[in-house]
Amino acid sequence: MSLPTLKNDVFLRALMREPVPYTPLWLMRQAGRYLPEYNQTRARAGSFMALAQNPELACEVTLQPLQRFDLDAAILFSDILTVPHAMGLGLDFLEGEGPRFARPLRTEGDVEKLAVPDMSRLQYVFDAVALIRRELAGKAPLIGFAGSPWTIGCYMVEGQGSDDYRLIKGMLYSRPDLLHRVLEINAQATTLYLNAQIDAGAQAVMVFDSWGGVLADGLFQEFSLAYTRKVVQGLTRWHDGRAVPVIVFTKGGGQWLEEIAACGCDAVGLDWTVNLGRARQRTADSVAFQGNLDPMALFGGESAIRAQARRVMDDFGPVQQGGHVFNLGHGISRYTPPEAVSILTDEVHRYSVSKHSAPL
Ligand SMILES: Cc1c2[nH]c(c1CCC(=O)O)Cc1[nH]c(c(CCC(=O)O)c1C)Cc1[nH]c(c(CCC(=O)O)c1C)Cc1[nH]c(c(C)c1CCC(=O)O)C2
Repeated sequence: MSLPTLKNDVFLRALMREPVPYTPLWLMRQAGRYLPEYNQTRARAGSFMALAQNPELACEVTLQPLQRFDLDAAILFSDILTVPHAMGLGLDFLEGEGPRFARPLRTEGDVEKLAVPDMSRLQYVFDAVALIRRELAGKAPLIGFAGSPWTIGCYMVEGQGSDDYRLIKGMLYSRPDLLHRVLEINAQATTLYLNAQIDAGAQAVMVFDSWGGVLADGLFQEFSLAYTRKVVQGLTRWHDGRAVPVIVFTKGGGQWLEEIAACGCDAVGLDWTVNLGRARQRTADSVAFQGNLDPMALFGGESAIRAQARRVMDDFGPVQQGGHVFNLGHGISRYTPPEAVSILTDEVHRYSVSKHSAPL
């Protein structure tokens, strides 16, 4: 079955640093609890996992933010922890507490038993991707995603979120061989997982290295970036007659920008601590950038939202080619008033037109 042609490819072109008529935008966690319609669908599903595992409902919530706001990309509704769940670790989302694994990796025996899962266990994700592509009807491109091997490793060893990463860092310092085995398996699984999303119809993919920034210099390169690089280098980069851009986002990774940009990705996601103009200089415009408004700026009221959005675009500087995808520097807060997002999309689209040379 052939899919409808893409009517808005500004996001994909900006990632490939081709000329675009305006700066495209989407928001990390754009489908989520700040939207009342998301909370309604989630209540119908009963739990986060029931929602993520039901392709029809996952498709419904993926499309919700695009129905409300003028966004230039959709992102698959799922979670980075579906991969360790498929490895048998037993994922659950406890109300108000976030993700938790019933069987975290704590002993040498646990690590020895770990294996790359059969991708058929993640078929619900690929079914959701195919369904979303159909329902999007070419309105906007669809982003697939996965966690980085290190970031999903943090949850697999800690068993849940952590403030200090004591357990995984304890393993890193005492038994680096065990951690390398976990990360190698994660890298292989993540490569297969993202390629299957691309086969099912994902038009760009993003690797979330949300916890890369907690590592010491030298250890970030060895335990996070080396495995992200393996994933990136194993990805299908051309599908259905078009490039599939790859975005790598390391929260707190600004000091390693040059090294991250050299991992083979097309675009680097940045948090709000990094100046976009200096990021371009440091990488000699060799990659596109995605980011990087502080998500809390959406609590500042209309004039602050508009001014801060312009500041991000001015920091990026003149846009001869594409190269900038506007986003937040991390996920949108669940307490964000939805109207703040309408103001943001309006300002980014309106203000950025004058910065671009390609015709509308
Ligand atoms: C670290 C991480 C996770 N998941 C993810 C990351 C990396 C991005 C980041 O750094 O924020 C990625 C993710 N999680 C979710 C998406 C969906 C797509 C999107 O709209 O961006 C994406 C891309 C849905 C979700 N994943 C989760 C929610 C909220 C849970 C709910 O509806 O009950 C959503 C919409 C749950 C989740 N999932 C995770 C945590 C820590 C939590 C609980 C924290 C919280 O409550 O916000 C793990």
